[in-house]
Amino acid sequence: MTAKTLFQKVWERNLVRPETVDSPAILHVGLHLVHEVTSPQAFTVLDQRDLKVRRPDRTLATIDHSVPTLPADAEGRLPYATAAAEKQVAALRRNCARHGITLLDLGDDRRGIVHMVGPELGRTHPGAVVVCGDSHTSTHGAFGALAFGIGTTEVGHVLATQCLLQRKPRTLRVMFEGTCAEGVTAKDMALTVIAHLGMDGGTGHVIEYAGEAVRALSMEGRMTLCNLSIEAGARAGMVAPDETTFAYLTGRPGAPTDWEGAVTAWRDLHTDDGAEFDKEIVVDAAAIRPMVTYGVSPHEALPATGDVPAPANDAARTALDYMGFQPGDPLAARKVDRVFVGSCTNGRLEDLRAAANILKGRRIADHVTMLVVPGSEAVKRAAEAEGLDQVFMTAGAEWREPGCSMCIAMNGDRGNPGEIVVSTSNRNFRGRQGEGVRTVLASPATAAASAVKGMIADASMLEGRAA
Ligand SMILES: CC(C)[C@H](C(=O)O)[C@@H](O)C(=O)O
Ligand code: SF4
Repeated sequence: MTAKTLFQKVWERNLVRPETVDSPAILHVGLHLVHEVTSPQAFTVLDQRDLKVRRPDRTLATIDHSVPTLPADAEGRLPYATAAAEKQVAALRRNCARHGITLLDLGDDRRGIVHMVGPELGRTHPGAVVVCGDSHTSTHGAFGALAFGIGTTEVGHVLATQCLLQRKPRTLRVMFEGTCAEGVTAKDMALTVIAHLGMDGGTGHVIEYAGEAVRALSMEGRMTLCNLSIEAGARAGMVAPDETTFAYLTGRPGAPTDWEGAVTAWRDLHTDDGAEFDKEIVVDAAAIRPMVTYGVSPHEALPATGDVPAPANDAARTALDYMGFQPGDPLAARKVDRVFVGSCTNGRLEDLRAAANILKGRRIADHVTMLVVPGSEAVKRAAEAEGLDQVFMTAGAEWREPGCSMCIAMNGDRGNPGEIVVSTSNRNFRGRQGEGVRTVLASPATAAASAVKGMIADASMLEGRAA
């Protein structure tokens, strides 16, 4: 028997028709996630062609990008940022109702960011193909699923056929050797890999993350790691399922009914000894430090203790200009205006705990505004049950309703021009968090430490807590 990679096994499990010179492979889609931003045109095309949704039971919709994180007013009206945002939400409601698709609507205690709800509900399964009209669908690869972000045209195809046309990607293994130091998180692992690969080092590849440091991660950490795969240009990221995966999924409403049978099959989903990858990199886990970005692409990342490097090209030079950095500037000397903890990268319970752990017994600097936005209703409830909301508010941060919020600023949560925003999200593109905003990506602990210090700082740079 030939040795196979995890990717090959999952690919073959879901293959309806292999690719030929003339046409891509056809894959069966196990779960199709839908949100309000990329679905309206797809439903319109469906309607124009008088097509039905092939598998409403394998389609799950939520509202996340456009939703305000402030509560409704006395009349129950939500403070939508734009009329277009409100219209998108209304369109998704109509489309889901008409096609019999489950929508996690506002007021539904299962609602959340699209990449949070699949796992939380146990709908993201090892070995399945998961798609969504959203680039960070790679998050679901944490379960050993093959999870692709797709375009709106493809959203239409999947709605109509439950299949996806796909050219077979190449494979890249990122092998973490050894274990991470205390205080180093999955976000730091991911930023280290992206800095190493560059913004297109993963292009055309599916990344498998492996090694002791990956095995040691919780599902939440694995989701953070896979979430960021796309920022190195990769098609997807994956982690082989193991006991951590099965323990996470067990008992969740969407877990397979034949649980034992499913787990037995899932145990084969790992890369066989001797299987070959198209490309492989090895990362020394012990050498990873808490990371921050200094440019306008996630690969422009360094340890928070580092100095801004000399730009290697024009793009890097204009990035530094935009960020207001000079080569040689210590990153930790930079004043911070705003901090955002949340998003599908770092808006899970473990992330909020990490931020709260830093903030407990401390206050954020007077000149800093801090927004904490749970990634889902479930995370919000769990965090409140532990009193994390109180920790945040006592420290001077705002505690909001779940959604994408300042990760993409489509709902009106944004920074002001010129501000430095330390953010636990995944993209530091120009203007993503508001016009002229300068985004610095970091882990929740580093974001919280920066809020306290009022400057870019990792947790090791903080002095002792107030009593
Ligand atoms: C709005 C959506 C299409 C977009 C994506 O595809 O990723 C968003 O989620 C993002 O993070 O930039
Ligand atoms: S939280 Fe950010 S990255 Fe995630 S789906 Fe929303 S906008 Fe995209």
